[in-house]
Amino acid sequence: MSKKRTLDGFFAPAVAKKPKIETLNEVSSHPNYPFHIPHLPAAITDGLGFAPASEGRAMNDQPDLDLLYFEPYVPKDIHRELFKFLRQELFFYRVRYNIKRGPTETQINTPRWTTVFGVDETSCFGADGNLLDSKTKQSVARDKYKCKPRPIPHCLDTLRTITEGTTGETFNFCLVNYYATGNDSISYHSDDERFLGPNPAIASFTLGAKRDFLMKHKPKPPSESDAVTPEAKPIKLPLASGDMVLMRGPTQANWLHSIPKRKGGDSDKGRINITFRKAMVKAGTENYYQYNVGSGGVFRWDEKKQEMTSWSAS
Ligand SMILES: O=C(O)CCC(=O)C(=O)O
Ligand SMILES: [Fe+2]
Repeated sequence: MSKKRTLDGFFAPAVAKKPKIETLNEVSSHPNYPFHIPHLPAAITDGLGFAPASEGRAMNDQPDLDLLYFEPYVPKDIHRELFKFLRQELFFYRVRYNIKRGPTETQINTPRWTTVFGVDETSCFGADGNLLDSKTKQSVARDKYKCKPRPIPHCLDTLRTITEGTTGETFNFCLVNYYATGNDSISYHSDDERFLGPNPAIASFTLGAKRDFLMKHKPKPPSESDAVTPEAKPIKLPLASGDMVLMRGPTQANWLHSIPKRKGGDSDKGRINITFRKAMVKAGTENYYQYNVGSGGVFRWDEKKQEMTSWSAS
């Protein structure tokens, strides 16, 4: 409805426009982003200045286990806002891929929403967003990657920098999972790919709904089992919003982890998981984009419908 212009309105002072400076540089953009990603609101950035909100607790009392568990890492007064911001502003994918077991090909539907940012150590992003060779700082060959790497947006890079400061590790990849309901999950696996190098450190954040994080030692071949070494006990961490688990040392080589399906509880309110990792070679970049972006469509959170909905540029 158009408002009638009154004389009062005509003489009233114009509504003050926000100074330009505030809106400058407030989004992260890249040709390989489907849409811009805003920077964090000041209140969240300020709150992250108090992270980690608690000291990390070392969990290394079991064979081959080296965890540092922050309960929480993200301060209490901002973890909810950070969850809502990331769910709203990031683009997500529901990846499908085929695996071949012998002669039969099976389609796998990844049972959660995923997205990924970053590039392995052999490349870096120039100021204009182009990929450069890390050593020579020259543009990489156009066909170096089959996938389309994109930089970690400012909002996640802020968290990455703080995490690097706390852990003494460095990261070049950020993977994000969104578990919309208790039906979304990740099955037992270890992040022990060769492209991460030996003894990789992975910082893993929880925002939103509480979910159980299960760990179990990889089965030992009978030749390595003996009567003297105690058996490793399975672990259950009920990860809550703001928590961070740093997995490092021999953990990935020897332990499996999972987020199993759950009925009831808060699971249906949605949980975001963010992992920071460091991929050493090109194969890591190809792998992460293949399994976290894939070749399907882009999805975005719809606040009205309270679900991920298909997004297209228009
Ligand atoms: O959601 C989680 O806490 C775990 C995610 C995970 O293990 C992975 O993305 O590799
Ligand atoms: Fe994992």
